[in-house]
Amino acid sequence: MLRWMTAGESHGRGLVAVVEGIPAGVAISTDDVQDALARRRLGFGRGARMKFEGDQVTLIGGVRHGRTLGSPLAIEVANTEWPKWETVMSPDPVDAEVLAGQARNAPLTRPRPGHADLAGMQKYGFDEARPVLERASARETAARVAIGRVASAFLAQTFGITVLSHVVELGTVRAPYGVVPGIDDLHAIDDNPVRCFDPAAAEAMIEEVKAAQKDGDTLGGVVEVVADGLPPGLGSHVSGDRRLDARLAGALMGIQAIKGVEVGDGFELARMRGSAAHDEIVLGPDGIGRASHRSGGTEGGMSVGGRLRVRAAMKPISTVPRALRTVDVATGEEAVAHNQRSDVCAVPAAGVVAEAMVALVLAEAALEKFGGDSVDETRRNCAGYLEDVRRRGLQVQS
Ligand SMILES: Cc1cc2nc3c(=O)[nH]c(=O)nc-3n(C[C@H](O)[C@H](O)[C@H](O)COP(=O)(O)O)c2cc1C
Ligand SMILES: C=C(O[C@@H]1CC(C(=O)O)=C[C@@H](OP(=O)(O)O)[C@H]1O)C(=O)O
Repeated sequence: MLRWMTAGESHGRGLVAVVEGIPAGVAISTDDVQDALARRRLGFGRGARMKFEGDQVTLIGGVRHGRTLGSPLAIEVANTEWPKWETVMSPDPVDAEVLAGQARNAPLTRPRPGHADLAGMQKYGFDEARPVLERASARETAARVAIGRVASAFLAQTFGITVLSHVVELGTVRAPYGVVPGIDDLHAIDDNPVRCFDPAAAEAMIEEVKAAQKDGDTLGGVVEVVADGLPPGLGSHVSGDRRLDARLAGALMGIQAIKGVEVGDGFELARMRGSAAHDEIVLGPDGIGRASHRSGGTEGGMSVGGRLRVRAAMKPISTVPRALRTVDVATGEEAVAHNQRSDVCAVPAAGVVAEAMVALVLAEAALEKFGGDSVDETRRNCAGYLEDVRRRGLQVQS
C-alpha cells in the first residue's frame, strides 16, 4: 500500500511531504529531488515569485546512503523567502501591535473569483482570505513533485516505466492533435519554454502568453502525461474505485486549477462511431495485442500494457491583473479583487505536477499488484507475472 500527504503553507517556513510504502532499495538523492523541483519552476508565463524564491530540499527520513529503507519517506522543501514572512506566518502567537505594523498582514477582504478565497472564508469562518489562500496556493505542488520524484524513481528502477508530460494546448493554441511524441522527444522538450514538442505551436503559445500579459489577463491549457513501459493489469475492473482511470482522474483533478481529465482520446472518442473508436485486437509479433492506442492504455480500468496517455485541462489563472469584480467582505461594497502579482500561465508547471501525480498513482497500483518490500522482490514478482502472460500468448506491451 502506498499513501502520501503534504503539509505547509505558501509563505510558511516550508512544505513537508510524507510517502509511505515505497519499497527498500530505490536509488534517490537530494539532487534528484532538487532537479525535479527546478523543472516545476520553469515555463514561460510564470510570475516574479519563481525568480526570487528558492526551494531547499532536505531528505528527512526514509533514505540512507542514497537508497530508500522501506520506511516512510519525509521530504522538506524549505522556502528561502521565510525570513520575510516569519512574523506574518508565525505558528506562535504574535503581539497585535507588531502584526499591525506588517504591510504583508493587511487583511485580504476582496476575494478573487475563481480562487479558493471566498469558499474558504465561508467554510472555515475566516474574515479574510489569507488563511485560505496560504494552503490553497499551488506552492503546495512543490511537495507533491518531491515525492512524485521518488515514485518515478521506483517505477523506472523496478519496471522501466518513464513518466513525462507535454503541453498540448495553451490558451487557443493547439498542438497537432493525436501526435504523441516518443519518450526521447519528451525529454528533449524539457528546455522548451512551453514544453510543447511542435515548434510552430510552441512559438504561437509564447505569443499568446505575451498577448495575455500585455492585456493584464491570464491563460489556461491542456497537458498530456505519457507513461511508457507499463505492465498490463494495473488497476481493476471489479470496483469503480479500483479502476486505474478513476484513480488517475482523481489524482489529476486534485491539482489546483485542473477542471477536466481525459484518458487517451477521451472526449474525441465520444464523437466517433464504435467501429473507429476502439483499438482492435490483433496478432502481433510477440503475441495477441492491439492495433492502435486510442484508449490511452486502459480498458476496464486496467492497464493494457505499454503506453498510458492521460490529459488534464487547467483553467486560466484566477488572479487576473485586470482585476475582476468582487465584493469587499469587510465593507459589503462592490470592489475589484485583490491582486498583488500572479502567473500569467502555469500550464507547463502543471504538466510537471501532473507527472508526479500519475507516478504516485502508478506506483500505488503497481505495489497493489506485485507487492514486495524491496525493489528486487517487486521486480521478481512482476517478472513472474509477465512470464505467465507471455506463456499464454499475450503481449505484455500493447
Ligand atoms: C503550477 C500552478 C501555479 C498556479 N499559479 C497561480 C497563480 O499564480 N495565481 C493564481 O491565482 N492561481 C494560480 N494557480 C491556480 C490556483 O492555485 C487555483 O486556481 C486555486 O487553488 C483554486 O482552486 P481551483 O482552481 O481548483 O478551484 C496555479 C495552479 C498551478 C497548478
Ligand atoms: C509559489 C508558487 O506558485 C504560486 C501559486 C499561486 C496560487 O494561487 O496557486 C499564486 C502565486 O503566488 P503569489 O500569489 O504569492 O504570487 C504563485 O507564485 C509555486 O508554484 O511555487
